[in-house]
Amino acid sequence: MATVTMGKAPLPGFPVTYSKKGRRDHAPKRHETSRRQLPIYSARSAIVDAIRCSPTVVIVGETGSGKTTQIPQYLFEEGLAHQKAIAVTQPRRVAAVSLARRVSEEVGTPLGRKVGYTVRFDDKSSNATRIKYLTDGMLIRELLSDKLLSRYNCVILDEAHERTLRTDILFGMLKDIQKQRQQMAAAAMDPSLLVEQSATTPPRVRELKIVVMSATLDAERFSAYFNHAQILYIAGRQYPVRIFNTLEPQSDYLDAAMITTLQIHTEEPPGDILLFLAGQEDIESLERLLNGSRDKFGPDALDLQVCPLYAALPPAQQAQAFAPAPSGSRKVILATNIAETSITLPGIRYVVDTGVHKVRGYNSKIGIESLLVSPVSKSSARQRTGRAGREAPGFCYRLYTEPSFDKLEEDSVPEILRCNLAAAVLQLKAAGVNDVLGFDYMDRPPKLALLRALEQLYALGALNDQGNLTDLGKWMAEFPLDPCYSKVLYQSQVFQCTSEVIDVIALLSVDTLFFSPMDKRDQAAEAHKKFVSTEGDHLTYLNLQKAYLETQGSHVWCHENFINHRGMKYVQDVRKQLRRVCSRVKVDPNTSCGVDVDKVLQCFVTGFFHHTALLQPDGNYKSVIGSQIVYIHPSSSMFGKRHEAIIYNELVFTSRLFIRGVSAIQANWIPESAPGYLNRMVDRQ
Ligand SMILES: Nc1ncnc2c1ncn2[C@@H]1O[C@H](COP(=O)(O)OP(=O)(O)OP(=O)(O)O)[C@@H](O)[C@H]1O
Repeated sequence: MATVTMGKAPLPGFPVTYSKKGRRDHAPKRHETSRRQLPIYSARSAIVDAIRCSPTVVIVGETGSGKTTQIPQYLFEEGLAHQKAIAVTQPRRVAAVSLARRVSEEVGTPLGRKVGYTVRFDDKSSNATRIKYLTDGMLIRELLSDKLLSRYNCVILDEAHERTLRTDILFGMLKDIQKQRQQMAAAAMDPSLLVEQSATTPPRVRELKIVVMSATLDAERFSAYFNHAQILYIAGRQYPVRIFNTLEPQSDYLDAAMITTLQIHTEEPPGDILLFLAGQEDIESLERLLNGSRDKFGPDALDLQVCPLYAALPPAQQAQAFAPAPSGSRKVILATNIAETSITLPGIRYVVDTGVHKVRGYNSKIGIESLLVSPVSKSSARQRTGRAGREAPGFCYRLYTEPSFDKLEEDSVPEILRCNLAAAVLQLKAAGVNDVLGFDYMDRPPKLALLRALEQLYALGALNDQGNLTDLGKWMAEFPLDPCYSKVLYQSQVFQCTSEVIDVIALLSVDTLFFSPMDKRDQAAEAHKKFVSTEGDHLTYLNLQKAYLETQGSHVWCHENFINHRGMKYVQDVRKQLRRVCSRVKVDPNTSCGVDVDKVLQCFVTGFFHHTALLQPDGNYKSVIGSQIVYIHPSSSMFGKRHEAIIYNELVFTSRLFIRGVSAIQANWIPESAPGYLNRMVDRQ
C-alpha cells in the first residue's frame, strides 16, 4: 500500500496532488492546466515506459512541444528520481538557469530545492534537488569527483544536435558509466549478494538511464551510437509559425535586420521580436541604430524597448530579456545563438533570422580557435524559428531566400572535428579521460593525429610520463589557444614579456598583414621597410602593432603603408580576447620586457622547439625534428638571410617545404626548451 508522508498544510491555491507512488507534490493549478495542454502530454506514458524499459532512449519532438520542461518532471513524478536525481544538460548556461526557474515554478517549490541548476560560478542546488539543469561542462566537472555519477539515476542530454566538444566527450563517458553501472547492478542481483542486502533498500548503484533529446537530430545515427537505443518521435507543435523568406539575397544583413524590425514594429500587431545576429558587435551597432530611430515610429506607435542578449553580458542584464516589456511598449531582443535552443522568451511572437552566426573554427596557421561569421545550418534555422510559437501562433522572417535555405548544411560539423586535436586531447584529459585513443567517439578523429597530439602535449609539459595532466596542463586547458601558444603565454611570466607575447600571437593569426599590389611593389616594399626587424618576423610584427596603435588604427595610415586594415582589426579582436583570459587567470597582460625583445623570441622557443631549424654549411636550413631541408618563404623578412638557428610559425608545402613566420634565435635555446623530447626525436631519425 502506498504511504503518504504528512508535512505542513498546503498553502491556499496550491492543491495537493497525489502521484501513483503516494508522493505529494504542491503544483500550482495554472501551470498544471498548461502542462496538460502541451503536445508532449499525450505521449507521457509512452515516454515513461520507454525510459523505464530501455537503458537509453532518443527523443525527437518539435521545438516547444515540452521536452525539456516536462520529461524530467514525468520521470520525477513516476519515481524515477527515487533517492537520487535527474540531470538535464544544456550547452549554454542561460538555458540551464532559465529552465530551472521555470520548472521549479511549475513544480511549486523554491528554486534550488526540488529543482535547481549548476553552472560555472553559480550553483542553486542542494541535497534535496531531484531535477538539476546544468551545463555539459559542469557535468564533466562533477564526473571528476564522482566517477560513476552515482547521485543520478538518469542523465538527459538535451539539444544533443549541437555536438559541442563537451557534449561529445559526455556521450562517450556516459556510455562507459552506463556499462559499469549495468555490471554492478547485475552483480547486485546475484542471489549470493542479495543475502547481505535488506529487501527494502534499493541497490546502492542503480543502472544509469540516458535520454538524448532534440528537435532537430539524426535519430538513427544517435541510436546506432548508443547501442541501438529506442527512438521516440513525438508529433505535434504547440502553435503554428509562419515562415517568410526574402525574395532577393540581402547584401547587408544588419541593414535588412533593421528594416524588418522597424516594419514589424510599425505595421504588425503587438508581440515581442527576437532577432538573431552573429555576435556582440552586431548587437551593439543595431542597438544604437534602433535606439536612434524612435522618431520614425509616428505618434501612435508603441515604444520600442531594445534588450541585448549575448553570453558575455552580465546575468542581471540578460535577465531583462526575460522580463515583460513595460506596458505601451514592444520588446525587441537582439540575441546571438545563445537564444537559439531550449529557452522560451516570454512574449515573443516574431523571430527575425539573419541566417548567420559565429562558429568556433580552428585557424590552423597558429592553432588559435577563432570565431568566424558563417551561415547557420538548417537545424539552427529551425531551432531559431522554434523560438516563436511557444505561447501563441508566431511568425519567422528569414533574411535569406528559400533557395539559400535549401543550400544550407543539414547540421553543423561537430566541434571535435573542427578543433585542433592537441587542444581536444587536452580537454579530454582535463575531463578525466586517460585513454584518449580507446575513447568511444561518436565521430572518431584519425589515430595518428591523436598520437601526435599526445606526444606534443607531453613535450610541452602538459602531460607527465604517465600520460596524466600536470599542473601546467591544467593551466593550459583554460586557454582558447593551441597548446603551443598557451605554453608560450605561460612562459611569458618567466620571461616577463606577456604583453609582447599576446601581441605577437594575435598578429600571427592573420595571413597577410603586409600587402604588395602588383603595380606598386617597390612603393610597398619601401613602406614596409620601416617595420622590419633584423631578427625576423615576430619582432617585425611587434613593430607594426606599435605603429598601428600609435595611429589609432587609422584606415588612411594602413592604406598609405600597404597594411591590411581588416586584418589589423581582426588582430585587435584576438588581442582583446587573449588579454581578457589572461586577466581571468591572474596573469598580468601588461607585463612587458621593454627593449629587451630577445626575451620574446626565447619565450617562443619554449612552445615551438619542434619548429626550429639549423643553418647547414651549404647555406640551407635543416629542421631539428625530421631533418628536412626547409626554405624560408619569400614573404618573410628573413628571406635570403643566414643565421645559425631559426624558429618558424608554420610549415607549408607548396612547390617546396616553405616555412613562414621566421625569426633568428640562438641555437643553445633549443635544447634548453624540451631536452628529453628533443633527444628522443633526434634518436628516431
Ligand atoms: N519561461 C517560460 N515562460 C513561459 N512559458 C514557458 C517557459 N518555459 C517554457 N514555457 C512553455 O512550455 C513550452 C515547452 O517548453 P520546453 O522548453 O519544454 O519545450 P521543448 O520541446 O524542450 O523545446 P525546444 O526543443 O525548443 O527546447 C513552451 O512552448 C512554452 O509554451
